[in-house]
Amino acid sequence: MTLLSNVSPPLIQEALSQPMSIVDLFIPGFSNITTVASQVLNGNMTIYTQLMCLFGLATLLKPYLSQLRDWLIEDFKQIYEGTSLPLEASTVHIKQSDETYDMIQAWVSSHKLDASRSILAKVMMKRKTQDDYDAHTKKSLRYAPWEGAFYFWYRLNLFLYKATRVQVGFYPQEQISITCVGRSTSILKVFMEDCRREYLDTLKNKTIIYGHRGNCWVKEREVITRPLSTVILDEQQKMPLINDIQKFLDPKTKSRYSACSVPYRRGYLLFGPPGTGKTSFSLSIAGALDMDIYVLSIPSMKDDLLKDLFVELPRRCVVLLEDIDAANATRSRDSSEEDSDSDGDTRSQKTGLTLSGLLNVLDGVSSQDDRVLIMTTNHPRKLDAALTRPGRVDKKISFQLASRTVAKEIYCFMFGQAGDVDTHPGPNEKIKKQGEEFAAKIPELKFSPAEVMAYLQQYWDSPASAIEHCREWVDDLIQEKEMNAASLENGEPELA
Ligand SMILES: Nc1ncnc2c1ncn2[C@@H]1O[C@H](COP(=O)(O)OP(=O)(O)OP(=O)(O)O)[C@@H](O)[C@H]1O
Repeated sequence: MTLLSNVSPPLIQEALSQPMSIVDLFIPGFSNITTVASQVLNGNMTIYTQLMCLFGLATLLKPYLSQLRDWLIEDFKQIYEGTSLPLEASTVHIKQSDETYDMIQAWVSSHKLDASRSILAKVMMKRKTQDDYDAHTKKSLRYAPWEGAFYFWYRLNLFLYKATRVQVGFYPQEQISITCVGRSTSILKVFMEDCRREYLDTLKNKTIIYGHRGNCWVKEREVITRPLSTVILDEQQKMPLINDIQKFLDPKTKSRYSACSVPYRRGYLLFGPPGTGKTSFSLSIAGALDMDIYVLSIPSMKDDLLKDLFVELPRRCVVLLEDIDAANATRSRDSSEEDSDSDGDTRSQKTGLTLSGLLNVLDGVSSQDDRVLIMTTNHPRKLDAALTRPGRVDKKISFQLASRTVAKEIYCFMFGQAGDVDTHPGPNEKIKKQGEEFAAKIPELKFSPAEVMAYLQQYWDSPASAIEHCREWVDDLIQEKEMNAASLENGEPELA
């Protein structure tokens, strides 16, 4: 109506002010239609008539126009697929196993999902990132483009998004291609750069954890970067380690390594009982260095698999080899007789990973690019000396069961934080005093920090009760440990 009155009010009023006939009661607008028709026939059209004609024409042609659009898209697809080549096209291909896949998916989901006619709906079973989880909606849904093709505009360029599924080894993988008309790939590169930037923005303060599926690395989780201050360790152990890693990554150090023809790699061994913070500390280190972490569990490795995975590692990352002692290959060669089974098989024959396979990977060309290697073990004595010699392991850090000082720190950490651990001023005097009281009831170097934390978590709302019930908990836990030790001596299986 606003448009009409702006165009030519008197003419429109003229058209609208036609007397209403009785037929209008049964066919609303009949008089107006006849007026328009007579004006068209007489060749004497008002603006109102012209607009009516245009509108009618557009309605009439709409199905043909969308048909034409579909034909154009089909043509574009054929150009891309190489079945007809009237125009040149450029394409960027993205594999699902590469992180560019996540970049594209994130960009398309946030910008152009409506263009996709084939979408994958998922209930967010796993919390992939901590902040995209909607705690208030049960089984909230996420959508992502899925197979098929669609087109979209990017900076005035028509792009074709195409997703196909291919079989890679045992696993089906999706591959995406983005095509644009023209010989130059520069606009595609600009697009990829845009995706990368947006993706990195979403990853600020997050650490990405990679695991493997077959011989491919896959992103398993994004976690909020855990500040180093949240891993409670003796400061005299913590700081030298961080400084050592930072010094290693300094470009000056790198040029020194190369000047002296020394392979540019650094290895750390974190050892200690379960639940003392080895894995947590490795994750914090990766976060502090702004690197992704690639985690491998040694018991499930084989020589070839480990080699393939190391070849696929990116530059600048933390590699975490967990439970390095669990590979029988890492046992001292002197103990091989001890490991023989009654049927004559040695354990190293049973597992796929051999000591030489492991050492080859650690020494190989693929492990020399700005990589920080962290190995963890609960049993450092089981490790072969060849594995822990300088050059393979440059620093060994012992993680211990909780001393009284650590128990106090854990208490203060858990009850003295309200909100952000970085900005919160820390525990007040009352909490510090309670922490001392609590620590005095904890036996020195008997419980792991994980055990102490699990106990304290029950008392988030009443720190004083944690002290009150402490003695009882200590007695029960000591008794449980003694029973476990006795069962182990009798050859019974350990509790999971
Ligand atoms: N020193 C510590 N400071 C803070 N939290 C700790 C510490 N030790 C353990 N925890 C907590 O206990 C849990 C288990 O810790 P983590 O997995 O890092 O131990 P671990 O030494 O790697 O154990 P394992 O040898 O069994 O792999 C985590 O939730 C972690 O937050």
